[in-house]
Amino acid sequence: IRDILIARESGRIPSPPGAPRLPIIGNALTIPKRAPWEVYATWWQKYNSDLVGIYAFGHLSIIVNTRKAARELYERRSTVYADRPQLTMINLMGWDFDTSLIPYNDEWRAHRKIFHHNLNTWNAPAHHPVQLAQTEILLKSLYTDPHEFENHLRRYAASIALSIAYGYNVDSNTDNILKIAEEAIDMVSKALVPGAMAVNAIPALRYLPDWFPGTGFKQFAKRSMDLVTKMQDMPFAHVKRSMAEGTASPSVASSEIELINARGEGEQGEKYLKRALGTFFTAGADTTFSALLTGILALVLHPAVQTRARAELDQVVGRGRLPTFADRSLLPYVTAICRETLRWHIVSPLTIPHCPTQDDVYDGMFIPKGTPIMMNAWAILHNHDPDAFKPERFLTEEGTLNDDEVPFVFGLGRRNCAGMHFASATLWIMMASVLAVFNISKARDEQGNDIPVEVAYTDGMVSTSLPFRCSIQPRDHAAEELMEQIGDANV
Ligand code: HEM
Repeated sequence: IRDILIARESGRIPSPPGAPRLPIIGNALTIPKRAPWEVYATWWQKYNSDLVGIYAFGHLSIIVNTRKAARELYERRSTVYADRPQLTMINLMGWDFDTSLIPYNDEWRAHRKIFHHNLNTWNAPAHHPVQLAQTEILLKSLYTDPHEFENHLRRYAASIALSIAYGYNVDSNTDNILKIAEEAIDMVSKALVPGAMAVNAIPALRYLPDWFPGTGFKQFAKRSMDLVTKMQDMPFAHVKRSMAEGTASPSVASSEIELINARGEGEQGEKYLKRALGTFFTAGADTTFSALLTGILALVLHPAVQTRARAELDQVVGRGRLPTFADRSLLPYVTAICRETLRWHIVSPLTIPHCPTQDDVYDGMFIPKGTPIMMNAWAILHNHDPDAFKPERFLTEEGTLNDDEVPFVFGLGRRNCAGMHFASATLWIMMASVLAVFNISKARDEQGNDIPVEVAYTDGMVSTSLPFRCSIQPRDHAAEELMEQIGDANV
């Protein structure tokens, strides 16, 4: 407390070090656009500091580059670091419903209760039947139309999120609700790129009249608001309608609505529920898709990993059926592949910014209240032979799983990922099932030469592999027979 008082009154405690800055604009012109997490990791060594600072137009943001600092700030001081910075554009675009963006307040607590109630370690298995059914649809789609694997994986991740939340079945990649939600997410990703929207740095711009030059952001925000409202209202209304008709499929929405009615929580309860349910898709679909695609990319590039996984699967599951969650504890190598997938390319390398609710000091550096703080999970998990894909990192010498569950990938502290057990289960069942029946290899050109596969990713808050080509073929006749047995009613 003494340090903080001194810092506030005298400004003598320094801020975290960082790259040289220009007057007024600070580092605005030099904020890295390509893989910023890799650049910030080099600053950690260059400035020999757990925290590094970036200034743009007088605003400080801090990057946490070490596990020691991440654990201290996000976990030991978790009550202080559980807030989120509030960007003007988020509110104008209607995204102030999203659990991962709202402040640390009563509404956030109500959302987290809903997530906890439905997706914690004990309750997540209740959704296994949906995950298994969707996995069968995925396998059949990969079997019949392997070239479209990226689209199949996208639809799989989205379908799982929407079926769990609303019992809603996505029947194609052109599904109306899916299209609305994807456009809404695309718009918010653009608005969140640092420096993309001047109104985030100068909130007063929102009061300029619509005709004023440079206020295109207002039209952009209105379109987003419209999409975001539909994205939440349409599936929620569908659940309420089908509950009234007695035709509702089991879902988080229907069971929580019953609880709200039983507890008499009325309109307020429904409002919070509707907004939390919207987050099932916004936080769960793109992130899961990114991890699934990385899993396939890793398999294409590492045939020896596939061979070892198949030996394990054949021994435990045999060739007459598909893997189920009951096999999970007996398949440590497959689980290690999933953990290495999450580590090898981190879905959200800089995670989502937190901010402190009061002034603070860490290791002699001053952190003003409200400063956006990003944990560089990429730097934390990319220390030893970082680019190699080695599932063995997660195994003991005896071949059992070690204690390392890559927690940084899902964030830390009170705002950590509310769907992590569920997401890990989806990744696991997809990888186990695909490995059990398919050979994944490089695609060939017309001359029969392997088409090279490049490891290249997008740079946003959710970082996803750029498109690549590969061949997905049934392993053998036994695998083909299994594929033929899968019903194609939903494909
Ligand atoms: C592989 C898939 C996923 C990854 C890598 C991932 C990662 C993350 C990360 C890094 C955060 C920010 C944590 C922090 O600020 O400290 C987060 C937040 C969150 N995630 Fe996930 N996530 C995944 C899937 C899911 C799924 C499937 C759901 C739900 C259906 C979900 C729900 C949430 C929610 C609600 C938050 C906001 C938590 C809060 O602010 O209180 N995530 N996730």
